[in-house]
Amino acid sequence: MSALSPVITIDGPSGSGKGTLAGLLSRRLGWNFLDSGALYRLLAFAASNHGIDLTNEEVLKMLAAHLDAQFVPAEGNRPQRMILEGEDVTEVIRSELVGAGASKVAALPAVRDALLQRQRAFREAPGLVADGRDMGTIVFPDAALKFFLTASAEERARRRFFQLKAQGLDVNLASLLDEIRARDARDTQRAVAPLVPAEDAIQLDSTKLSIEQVLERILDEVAKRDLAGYQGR
Ligand SMILES: Nc1ncnc2c1ncn2[C@@H]1O[C@H](COP(=O)(O)OP(=O)(O)OP(=O)(O)O)[C@@H](O)[C@H]1O
Ligand SMILES: Nc1ccn([C@H]2C[C@H](O)[C@@H](COP(=O)(O)O)O2)c(=O)n1
Repeated sequence: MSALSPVITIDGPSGSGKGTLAGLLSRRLGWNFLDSGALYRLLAFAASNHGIDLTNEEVLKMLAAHLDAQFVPAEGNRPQRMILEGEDVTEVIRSELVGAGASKVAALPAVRDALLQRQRAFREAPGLVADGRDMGTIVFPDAALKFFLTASAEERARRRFFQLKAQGLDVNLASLLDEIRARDARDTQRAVAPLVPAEDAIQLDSTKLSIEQVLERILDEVAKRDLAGYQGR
């Protein structure tokens, strides 16, 4: 039997920087990358397009099981792309509206079950960096290294504000803060796979750290372990 490829998980609330850091880390290591939140976003977006109510667990379960979605890995300077039913939806699924929808469908146990194996299938050689809410607790409990990334809600709203503004969107800081708080509450209080740090996760508060500083801390931890021969920066 061949050994399972190593996994590094980065979980945390919305806007904590886990997607950015997981992408940078996977490139640095030359490992595969799973943006698990994108799966829930794709599902919520597909459901809205097909007029499916975001509380209809039976129908959403079927849609999740047959979701026609592909992740095209990043190449050179081109970031990872998400293709849904043949269309590139990479940008459109990043809106706060789709994020809120994703958070709603993600609270349904049958939906989480339907997406579980799909997420585990990303575990391929030479290794996987996975980010989300339950990567270290449910999807990859045996991960070699687990991080739980946080930042204050105010800082996360500020980051999101500048991110969306840079995309030319008309945004309001107070509304973003409300949306982040509402999503935090839903993601942490749901009955299945709530957002909680795994017992063996390393917790990092990035409120006062730059992306480069957080990456340095993560790489220091990676270098302490024998992970695919990674020796350090
Ligand atoms: N430490 C940091 N300092 C400043 N900006 C940051 C930091 N980390 C991330 N950012 C910026 O914050 C924004 C949100 O980051 P990112 O999308 O990685 O968060 P996330 O946790 O994956 O959010 P979501 O769960 O909603 O997808 C991005 O514009 C990113 O560049
Ligand atoms: N492993 C995951 C990943 C995501 N979700 C849900 C909860 C989030 O609010 C929503 C969108 O995720 P994001 O793209 O913001 O990381 O999807 C989850 O429940 N479990």
